[in-house]
Amino acid sequence: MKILIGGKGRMGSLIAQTAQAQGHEAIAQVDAMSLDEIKEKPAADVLIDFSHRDNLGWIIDYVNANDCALVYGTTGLDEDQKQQLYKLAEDHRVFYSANFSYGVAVLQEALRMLTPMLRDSFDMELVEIHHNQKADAPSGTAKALLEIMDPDDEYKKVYGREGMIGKRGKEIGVHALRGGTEAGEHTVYFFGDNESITITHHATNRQIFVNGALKAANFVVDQPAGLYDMRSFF
Ligand SMILES: NC(=O)C1=CN([C@@H]2O[C@H](COP(=O)(O)OP(=O)(O)OC[C@H]3O[C@@H](n4cnc5c(N)ncnc54)[C@H](OP(=O)(O)O)[C@@H]3O)[C@@H](O)[C@H]2O)C=CC1
Ligand SMILES: O=C(O)C1=N[C@H](C(=O)O)C[C@H](O)C1
Repeated sequence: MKILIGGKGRMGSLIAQTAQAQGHEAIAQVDAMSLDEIKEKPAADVLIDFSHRDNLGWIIDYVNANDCALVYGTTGLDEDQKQQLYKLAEDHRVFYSANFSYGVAVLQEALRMLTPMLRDSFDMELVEIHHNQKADAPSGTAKALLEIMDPDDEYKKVYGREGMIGKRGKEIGVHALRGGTEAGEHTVYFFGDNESITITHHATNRQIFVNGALKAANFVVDQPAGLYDMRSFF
């Protein structure tokens, strides 16, 4: 495949390296400042973006102009930007996930099953841990997990606690820890009376996200237009 890579950071660089090792052609690795680099290049089969939400505009323009597939992993999008991606998927192939690890996809399925049985009688809390360079909080994965835990937005989201906070209400506590080189850990707690259930996914290396993104690219280039996510691999 001819792959255009959005982002020159940790993820973009590892994708370029892994794509080449897998025999793909990384036609360029670009961001908003280096868009001129792709003017002379052949059209990509797929654009894989792990960069920053401010790049979404040119990404949508590129997909529309070249009718290429899009694998989108950047987090921190606002609601309007998410709607732009969904609209793009009406006419193009878009694979969008806040987390490309298979384990997190399985965790999400587990939560779809567990949460309806637990949320009325257990208190729910969510903790995510990431490296000290991460730009957004809470993580995109944490937001995706929250949507599964509370699909109708019935619970107040409490981002950290301090002071005389009083008794716990109908809420989900969300806590973002930042430090070191942590690749990504997400833990969901269900606290009941004299019992609790804890589920953790721990990424020990960001290569899992890169492998997942390239698997998604191989998959989505052969699909019709539409919105795809990690459930495609179950
Ligand atoms: N879905 C998933 O599985 C995963 C998603 N991610 C997400 O991927 C994204 C990138 O992560 P990572 O590679 O670690 O981040 P890095 O900070 O290493 O790289 C970010 C890239 O985006 C560029 N960038 C930063 N700010 C802007 C801006 N305002 N406008 C345009 N470009 C900008 C940076 O350029 P410059 O250096 O010049 O600022 C850099 O090329 C994040 O959103 C992260 O959450 C990460 C891992 C897995
Ligand atoms: O920025 C990261 O590193 C990660 N970002 C994603 C997120 O925000 O959920 C996925 C993963 O946890 C690593």
